[in-house]
Amino acid sequence: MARILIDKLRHAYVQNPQKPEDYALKEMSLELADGGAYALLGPSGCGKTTLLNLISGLLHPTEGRILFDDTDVGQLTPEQRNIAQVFQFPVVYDTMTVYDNLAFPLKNRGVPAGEIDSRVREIAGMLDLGPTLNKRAAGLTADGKQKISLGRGLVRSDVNVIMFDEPLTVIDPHLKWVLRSKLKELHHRINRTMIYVTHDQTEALTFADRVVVMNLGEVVQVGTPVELFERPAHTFVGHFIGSPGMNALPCTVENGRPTFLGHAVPIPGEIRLPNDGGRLEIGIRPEFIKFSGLESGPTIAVEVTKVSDAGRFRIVETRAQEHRIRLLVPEGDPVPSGAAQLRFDPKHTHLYRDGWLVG
Ligand SMILES: Nc1ncnc2c1ncn2[C@@H]1O[C@H](COP(=O)(O)OP(=O)(O)OP(=O)(O)O)[C@@H](O)[C@H]1O
Repeated sequence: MARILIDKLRHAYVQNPQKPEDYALKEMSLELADGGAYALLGPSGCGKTTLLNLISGLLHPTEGRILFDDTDVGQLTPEQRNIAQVFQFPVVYDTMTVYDNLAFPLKNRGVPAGEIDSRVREIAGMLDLGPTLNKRAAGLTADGKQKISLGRGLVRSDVNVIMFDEPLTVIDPHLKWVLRSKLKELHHRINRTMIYVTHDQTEALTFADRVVVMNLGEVVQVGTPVELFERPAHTFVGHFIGSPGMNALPCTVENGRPTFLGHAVPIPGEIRLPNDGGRLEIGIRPEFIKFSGLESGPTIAVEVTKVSDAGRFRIVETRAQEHRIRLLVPEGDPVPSGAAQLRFDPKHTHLYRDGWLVG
């Protein structure tokens, strides 16, 4: 196992990069704790695979260092880095049995037969592959084959890190949620450093203790699922995580208070605003807005424009002049029609400047 330190890493696919846009990965520094469960989450093209390949050694960085514990692995091959990888599509030997597929990485490294047997059976049990151990891999479904790939990634006990690159892509939707929670459980039992790459927020938030959110080649936030939900460091995180995402409302700051359409909107902390302008927005998640009752305090006048059923909640869309504000209303709670007043929970209202959290 290893702690992974990423130090001022940058990567460009072009020769002689000059401008910031030349870099697929902008400068980043990160520390991944030994034994932690991490997800790299972000939209297509944000640089997740580039970062994964730099850690695994398939790519060498244009600038910066990667350390496994105290060893700089920058010039080491993937083999020398001692990493297990699970890819989007199953990598299995069709003519071998499930047992031999799982045993393969261990046999290759000369692990004693008795240890191989117990390890293979343990991992097969965790992935519900026990009944198929003596079958040829060729006879299995795509789901079954991907479980073998996961098993092959998990079976070695000597790896520094296990990396999963969108491992549930080929899995049937009804099995996805089973495997999602299974992987989390496996992390607890196996206790290795794991990195899980995905563009799917549910997969990332279910699996990881800490999620690294990326956008446009940049790390925008590293946090626990709760931190990403309650205190997005950037409006991108607010939009990308959550369903629906965070509301972002243009505002000004007057007398030290964020002000939206002439209404002062309380926020919990101090505002840290430089004096050089910038685009200001109030960020608040739909979960933290309510229709106002008779209680006193500041409210925002809106018009209810749409109500959609989302199971235990309704998503209510409202307008304050030209601005859309969405809120979640629990099933059974009344939703006014036409004109209404909204109340923002001050503990969960934040201020952003040019996208970044400032209060
Ligand atoms: N081999 C390559 N040569 C040139 N540019 C590349 C190469 N691989 C990736 N890129 C570019 O680098 C950027 C980051 O791509 P990367 O594949 O790392 O993103 P990603 O988040 O993994 O996307 P996806 O989820 O679609 O795999 C993109 O702009 C992509 O076009």
